[in-house]
Order: sequence, then structure tokens, then C-alpha cells
Amino acid sequence: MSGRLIAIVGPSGVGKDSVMAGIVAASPKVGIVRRVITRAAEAGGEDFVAVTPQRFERMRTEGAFCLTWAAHGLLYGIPETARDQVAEGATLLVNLSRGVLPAAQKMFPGLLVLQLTAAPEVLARRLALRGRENAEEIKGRLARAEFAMPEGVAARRLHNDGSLDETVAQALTLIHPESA
Ligand SMILES: Nc1ncnc2c1ncn2[C@@H]1O[C@H](COP(=O)(O)OP(=O)(O)O)[C@@H](O)[C@H]1O
Ligand SMILES: O=P(O)(O)OC[C@H]1O[C@H](OP(=O)(O)OP(=O)(O)O)[C@H](O)[C@@H]1O
Repeated sequence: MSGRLIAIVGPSGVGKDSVMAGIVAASPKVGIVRRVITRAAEAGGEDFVAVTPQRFERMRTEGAFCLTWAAHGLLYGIPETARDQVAEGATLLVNLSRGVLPAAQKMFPGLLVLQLTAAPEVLARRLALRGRENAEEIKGRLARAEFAMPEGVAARRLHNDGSLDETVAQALTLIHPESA
């Protein structure tokens, strides 16, 4: 039985990692794809595999990734094993760049895209509170917030300006329509 990949997308600080954690807390059978990132291991936040740019390129050459992209001065890779897990029936959440959605749609038939949105001032406040990036990095992330969704991607929009619990509840309804 084939499973499903659920992509969570949206600007930095909108709440992607928080919403994914909320979904998994309510639906323990749903997993989260652990991304490979050229970010310092001690950066905190999401659970990810920290690699050097050299290691990343070697992994890419060896075919370790099914999707890769560059953003915020970092390289990101989705392990090829995610494809195997979905093919074997797993339901997985993944934090993706909006830019790779067309490729992801081709690679993962039945991909569900949840697009989180929030007002710019809310993003700025949350990034400052999160404290993972410095002021310069936050400026760069906010400048990328309006990145357009690629043509031909059908996404379900969820506003995460209000309570996180409310957004997670809406996401669960979209993921499990039968239990709504
Ligand atoms: N609905 C919400 N209300 C208040 N704070 C939130 C909400 N959603 C997320 N946050 C907070 O905003 C910050 C950014 O959230 P995060 O999940 O890291 O976003 P992203 O992964 O999209 O960058 C975190 O400190 C998180 O706790
Ligand atoms: O192409 P975009 O849709 O603008 O996305 C660019 C990158 O921004 C996010 O990064 P990351 O999760 O590292 O940062 P965040 O937690 O601050 O969103 C997202 O996961 C992508 O990797």
C-alpha cells in the first residue's frame, strides 16, 4: 500500500516546524522527514542531519537525495529513503522549499501541500523570538517571505496568525478528512 508525502511550506517563521510537531503529537503514526542541511549541528530547532558542503555534494553525487535545493545560504536535501518509506505505506511530513514543489509533485504522486501564511510583522516577531538566526539572517529570511508559489501547484492554505492549536486542528482535518 502506498503512503503519502505531506509538504509543509511557507516563509521563515510562519510555523512549519511547530505545525509539523503538533500534527505528529496528535497523530503518532505520521512521521517527519529528517532533512540533511549544511547548517551547524548546534543551531537547534528541528531535528536534522548536519553536514559540511563537501559532504553534501558527495552525498548528492552518490544519489542519496530525491530532492535538493539551496536557500538562506544553506543546502538542503531530502533523503532518497523518504521515497522508499512512502512507497511502503508511510505518511510523512516534510518541510520543503516552495521552489521544489513541482519536482516533488512529480516524484510523489498524491503529494498534499499545506501552505502556511502569516502577516509580515508576525513573521518578524517570531523569528526574533526564536533566536536561531542573527539580525542580518532574519532580514534575509523576511526578504524571501513573498517568494511566489510555482505555477500548477495546488496547495491548501492555512493562516497561522492565530493560535497554533487552531492551525494544527485545521491541518489534521485536511490530512484525515474522514475523522473531521
Ligand atoms: N501560531 C503560533 N502562535 C505563536 N507562535 C508561534 C505560532 N506558530 C509558531 N510559533 C513560534 O514562531 C517561531 C517560528 O516557528 P517555526 O515553527 O520555527 O517556523 P518555521 O519552521 O516556519 O520557520 C517559533 O518560536 C514558534 O514557537
Ligand atoms: O523557497 P522557500 O519556500 O522560501 O523556502 C526556503 C527555505 O526556507 C525554509 O528553510 P528552513 O526550514 O531552514 O528555515 P525556517 O525554519 O526559518 O523556515 C524552507 O524549509 C526552505 O528550506
